[in-house]
Amino acid sequence: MEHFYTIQGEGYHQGKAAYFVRLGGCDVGCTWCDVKESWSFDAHPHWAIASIVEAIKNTPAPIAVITGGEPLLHPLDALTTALRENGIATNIETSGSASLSGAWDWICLSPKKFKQPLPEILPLANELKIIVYNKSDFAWGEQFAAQVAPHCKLYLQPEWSKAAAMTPLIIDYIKEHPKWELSLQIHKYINVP
Ligand SMILES: C[S@@+](CC[C@H](N)C(=O)[O-])C[C@H]1O[C@@H](n2cnc3c(N)ncnc32)[C@H](O)[C@@H]1O
Ligand SMILES: Nc1nc2[nH]cc(C(=O)O)c2c(=O)[nH]1
Ligand code: SF4
Ligand SMILES: [Mg+2]
Repeated sequence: MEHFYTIQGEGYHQGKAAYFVRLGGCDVGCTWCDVKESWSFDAHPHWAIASIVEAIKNTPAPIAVITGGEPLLHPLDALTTALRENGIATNIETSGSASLSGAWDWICLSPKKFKQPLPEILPLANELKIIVYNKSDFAWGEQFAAQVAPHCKLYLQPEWSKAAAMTPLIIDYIKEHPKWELSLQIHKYINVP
């Protein structure tokens, strides 16, 4: 759909320079999705993998973040192989709702109620990022925290339109359950892509 060089705004790698590759197509249908224009499978331009890698190599970006849409709806082995051959780290943002392909240096799993993650991705996640839209999402997120690996980082991120109401609840929850950390979408506060 689009590719752009920016800083990672969310989660463990927040604040680091990263080149984003946003793949078109999603069948999950989150009511609050902040990139609904990505959902269509056929409304977006196509790029050859080599041209994407070339665009990234024209920057000093050390990390590529593959996102979407739901990136796992595409076969990702060829793309991640090409990135690694060029010394670029491979990070993915996924709901985990389609089967895993690609070789990943970092998997950010953000499960969704609208189409739940496949069980096999849970132990592979490096980071679990729960979007908090209402207060029932804390208990809902704990079921996934119980299934990830011990080293997996745990984040609570307010849904953007509910951030004013949910952030104080998240802060209280983290103070009670300090295995969790706060993730804010900093790119939206500093107006970068
Ligand atoms: C647009 S999604 C694309 C990748 C994948 N489909 C997924 O949902 O993980 C990228 C990240 O943005 C988060 N996100 C989407 N809409 C959001 C919103 N309104 N507020 C906070 N986070 C949001 C998702 O949970 C996910 O972690
Ligand atoms: N700066 C920035 N950081 C992000 N982290 C995850 C994003 C995504 O849409 O996957 C995103 C995004 O869209 N922009
Ligand atoms: S899974 Fe990701 S891209 Fe798809 S609707 Fe949900 S937040 Fe948007
Ligand atoms: Mg985004």
